[in-house]
Amino acid sequence: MTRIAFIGGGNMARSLIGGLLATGLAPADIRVADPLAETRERLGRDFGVATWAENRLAVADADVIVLAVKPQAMPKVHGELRMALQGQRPLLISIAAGVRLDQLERWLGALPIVRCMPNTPALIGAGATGLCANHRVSAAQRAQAQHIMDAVGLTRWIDDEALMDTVTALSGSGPAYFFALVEALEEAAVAQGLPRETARALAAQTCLGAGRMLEETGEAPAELRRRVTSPNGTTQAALESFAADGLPRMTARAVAAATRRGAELAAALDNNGNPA
Ligand SMILES: NC(=O)C1=CN([C@@H]2O[C@H](COP(=O)(O)OP(=O)(O)OC[C@H]3O[C@@H](n4cnc5c(N)ncnc54)[C@H](O)[C@@H]3O)[C@@H](O)[C@H]2O)C=CC1
Ligand SMILES: O=C(O)[C@@H]1CCC=N1
Repeated sequence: MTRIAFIGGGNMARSLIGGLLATGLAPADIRVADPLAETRERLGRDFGVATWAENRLAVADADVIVLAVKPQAMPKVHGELRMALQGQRPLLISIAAGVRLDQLERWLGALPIVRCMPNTPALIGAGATGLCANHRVSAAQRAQAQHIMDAVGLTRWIDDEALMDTVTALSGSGPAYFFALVEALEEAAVAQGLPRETARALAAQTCLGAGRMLEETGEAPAELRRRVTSPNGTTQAALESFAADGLPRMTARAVAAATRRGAELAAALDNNGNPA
């Protein structure tokens, strides 16, 4: 059985842990290190996993280590882990936005490392993860990383690591874009007089329905959109308004901003692992 240690037990670790347990992984095979007592207590209570305040204790017998801390916390973490991992050769999985494989190798040593970009719907088995491996990762370890991420949703290998920041901007951050759209739809309907609960329920279910149609029909989004859009009907009026306000350009700019931010987060750490 694979023992997985999480370094950092925040939002994304919770989503992955919840998703992995739902697929049948035993709580005894998951350990988590987090400096915050409240975070550790919640993880223990909600998932029954063992927790530690110190990273070195959580990784002691781990086969796989998931680095789930903010990029800015990396300098502290890699210092602790480099010592703790002497003589150990676990598979490292980093989910930190922006942080590159060459940086991780420089800080942690010549280890097999898979850089992943999951997203929070992993919690309900509906995650989307991009994966990218360094050359030290064996075929078996590649399969191991994929197995972990497959357990919580869809996976895609990304051969060109430079595109991992694009994946981050697309699917890593993406759930927030859809939540923001649901929020905006809810507000618009409330402003027209619909009760808030009704507006939220209808907006959320519409988001779910659209997502499921994309998945279950396999049709292109443009075709599904066309089928909703009666000539000169209500949808056409809304889509023309979106187009006039520059939705594609706005979206491209937002994705570019997120992509740039990923590179900035990494660049800020380039000073031997310390923030520049
Ligand atoms: N939240 C999201 O939707 C996604 C986040 N990510 C990445 O996952 C990583 C974690 O993000 P979140 O879970 O959102 O952040 P978070 O802030 O919720 O969790 C980070 C956790 O790390 C802990 N921590 C801080 N210093 C530590 C240390 N020295 N040792 C061990 N634990 C430490 C914090 O107490 C906190 O619980 C980030 O690198 C982010 O880029 C990736 C994909 C999606
Ligand atoms: O906002 C962030 O930086 C992280 C990475 C992707 C989603 N959340």
